Amino acid sequence: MDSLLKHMVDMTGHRDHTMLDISVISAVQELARASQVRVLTLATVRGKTFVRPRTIICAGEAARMVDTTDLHNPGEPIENIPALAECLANHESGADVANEAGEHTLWLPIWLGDKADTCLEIVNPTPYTSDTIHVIGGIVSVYRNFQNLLDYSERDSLTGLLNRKTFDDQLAKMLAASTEQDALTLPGEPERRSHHEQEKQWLAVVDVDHFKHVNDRFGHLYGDEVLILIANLLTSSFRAQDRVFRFGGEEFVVLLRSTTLDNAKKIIDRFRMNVASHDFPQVGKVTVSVGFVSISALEAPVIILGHADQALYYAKSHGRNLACHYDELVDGGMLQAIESNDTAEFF
Ligand SMILES: Nc1nc2c(ncn2[C@@H]2O[C@H](COP(=O)(O)OP(=O)(O)OP(=O)(O)O)[C@@H](O)[C@H]2O)c(=O)[nH]1
Repeated sequence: MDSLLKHMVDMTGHRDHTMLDISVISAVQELARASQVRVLTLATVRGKTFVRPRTIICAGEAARMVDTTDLHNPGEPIENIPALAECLANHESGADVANEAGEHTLWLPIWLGDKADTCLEIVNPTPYTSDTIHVIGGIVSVYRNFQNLLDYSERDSLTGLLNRKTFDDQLAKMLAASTEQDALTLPGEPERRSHHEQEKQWLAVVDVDHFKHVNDRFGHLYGDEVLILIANLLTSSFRAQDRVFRFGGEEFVVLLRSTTLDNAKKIIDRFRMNVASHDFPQVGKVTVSVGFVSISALEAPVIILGHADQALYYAKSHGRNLACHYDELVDGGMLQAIESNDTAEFF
């Protein structure tokens, strides 16, 4: 019991999803004497569910994050794990399958309402006793509640998007992943290297055009509805590995992972057009302007945001409903960046 309490204290002492995952799998591995425990992400990409491990612990080893540097790999299709697919489809609390060697694998989706985007996977050389199941069930409940609390503190209450507070942390994680990815590109891999050189991380600032007019003409409730619908369009237009934030008011920020300039342009413009072609109830047509820039670990977040803002203001002052790339504006002489005081001049 002391050990259980110690694990509970450890689990609830974290304010970070990764540390929470690590302490949960450490607790489950020790208390269930499992040979391996993993936290799996259940990601939906274009309507299909993929399974990607994010943390792992094996008996006798320390828990660790799983390498996620291959950002193009969405994970294993759920069909490859039929027991888990069936468990999710039937909204069940868990699935237990034994293989020919008698080794048991238990999957426990973490349900939040009718959605599960996380699942615990526990592998054991022997069947689970009812005591073990009971203890694991308790840990899973604490994990679910605590994950819920962490989510709540990280999300904007109107749109459900990540809030401003989480931005620096997410940006640092994305930059760290990109640095690791570069480090993995070894000499003697020319094709991969040249491919990676073209790929960058991107930051886009999105601002609703004439939003004051929407509020003034239709009232704040309709204004709020427009923001919620734009948040939905943002989430559906970008990939699961990208990150979408509401920075406040009618301003949103997107972090795009590993893609070329051409792709970044296409993805951002597709979103802009998705908004422009959407029929907003009562309000009708709404457009957005976007400023975007590539990001690197060498620049401070405030500088990166400043550049994207400059490109956004260029779009605002050149007709709106536009997506502008900072470097293209600077290279083309349309925008002069003044780094020292972080302001811009337009020609
Ligand atoms: N409904 C609603 N309105 C908000 C919210 N936050 C900020 N606003 C409104 O958003 C409007 C922003 O207006 P401005 O900054 O003048 O910009 P704009 O009208 O979008 O014009 P441009 O950006 O130049 O195209 C203001 O009227 C704010 O009151 C919110 O959470 N809900």
